[in-house]
Amino acid sequence: MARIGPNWVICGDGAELRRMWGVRSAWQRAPWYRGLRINPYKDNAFSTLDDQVHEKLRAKLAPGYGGKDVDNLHQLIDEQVASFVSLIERKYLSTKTEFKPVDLARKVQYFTLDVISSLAFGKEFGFLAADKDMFGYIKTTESTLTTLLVVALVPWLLSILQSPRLKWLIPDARKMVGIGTVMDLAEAAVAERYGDKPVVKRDMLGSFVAHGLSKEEAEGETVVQIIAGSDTSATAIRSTLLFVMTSPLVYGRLQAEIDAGIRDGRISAPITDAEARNLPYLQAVIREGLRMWPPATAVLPKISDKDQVVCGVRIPAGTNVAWSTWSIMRNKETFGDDADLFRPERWFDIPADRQRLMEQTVMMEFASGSRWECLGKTVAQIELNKTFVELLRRFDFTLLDPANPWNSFNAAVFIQSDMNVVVTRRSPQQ
Ligand code: HEM
Repeated sequence: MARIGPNWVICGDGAELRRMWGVRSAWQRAPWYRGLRINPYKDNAFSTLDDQVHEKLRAKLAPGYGGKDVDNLHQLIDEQVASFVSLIERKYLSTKTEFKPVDLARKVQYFTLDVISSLAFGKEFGFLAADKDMFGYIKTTESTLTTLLVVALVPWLLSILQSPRLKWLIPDARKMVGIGTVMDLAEAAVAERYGDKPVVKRDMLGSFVAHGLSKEEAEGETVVQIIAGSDTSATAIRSTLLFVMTSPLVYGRLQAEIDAGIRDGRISAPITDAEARNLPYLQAVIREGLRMWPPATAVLPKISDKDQVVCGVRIPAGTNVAWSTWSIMRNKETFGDDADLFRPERWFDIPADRQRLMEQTVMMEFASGSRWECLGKTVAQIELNKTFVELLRRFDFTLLDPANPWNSFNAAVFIQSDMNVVVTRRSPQQ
């Protein structure tokens, strides 16, 4: 536990945090979350502080996010994985005679943006097909992210900016290139689902509508989905690939598991989510990737209106208690002395209670087991389960400059680029 500012402490104890985040604890979301409003005058799932309001909202959103009400969740993700593979085949396959390095960080982001837009709107944005930052979305979000976070940390600034009387002071998100376009698309997609002759579909938005989300709420949540679900999953894919590329033993074992699965008929084309869940080494690689480079590092502060004791320290009422993702994911007591090493093997041949503790700890990345568990966890897991197999069964990846593998900037989620990679074709049974 460390004090990091007036009225702020940060906690690196996973067990204490799980207790605080638990369903019946006295801790609540701190006002910091208010900064995550996209519409400054209307809350979304992320920015709702009140537990009861939040619970009701989650009940309307969960069936859609979980895929229960959605006919084609897996198929839509498969289509985008195929589109990602096709982009590499079309433009970025290097051969003995052609050298075509690719910034994989960007292309992975195109992929996750197309996945999430196709789930949210029923039609992908088209980043992969166009192979460019559509409507400057990435540029705009990257340049506004740090401002958003600074504002979230300063409650008085936040309340000024979110006061309806001072509306004229704030830049209108709608007018920002990129985010404005996404908001327009969200509005158009939502508009046809309401009104006199509503279009009824069994997709995520259709599920939100069926469970009673108002039109205004649906517009907000659809935009939240794009923002919450693209950078996070993109970082999980990039960083895991980076660790795999720089760990030859792991790379070889993962490819061998994939090749054996294809040979024995345990992996279809494309791989199904259920098949991927039965590949133990892949699952260990995914957990280890999430652990070594947590994709969401926001402080996620909780607050209590009574004095509390955390890690044996008295915490006065109203203190923000943040979580230290990095120290929890690299904790040596939980993960062993080599916790700083990317080693999927740590997940095998361990006692059941150690396995459970490690699992619980890594899943804190999705705030699992809490009132605030990530609603997109299922979608993220399907993306991870499919992407690595579909890429590694076809291609070999070599970092162009292992001494400078990428540009990575932590802004609660990561802004990453210049992950230059040479991709070559491999035959499945190498
Ligand atoms: C590896 C990928 C992801 C990670 C690590 C991640 C992490 C998180 C975390 C830590 C939270 C809880 C924040 C809090 O309230 O304290 C959260 C919430 C949320 N996530 Fe994710 N997320 C990921 C992918 C996604 C995807 C793909 C989607 C959309 C399909 C998504 C949608 C959401 C939503 C809507 C919430 C708000 C839940 C609520 O307040 O009830 N996330 N995520």
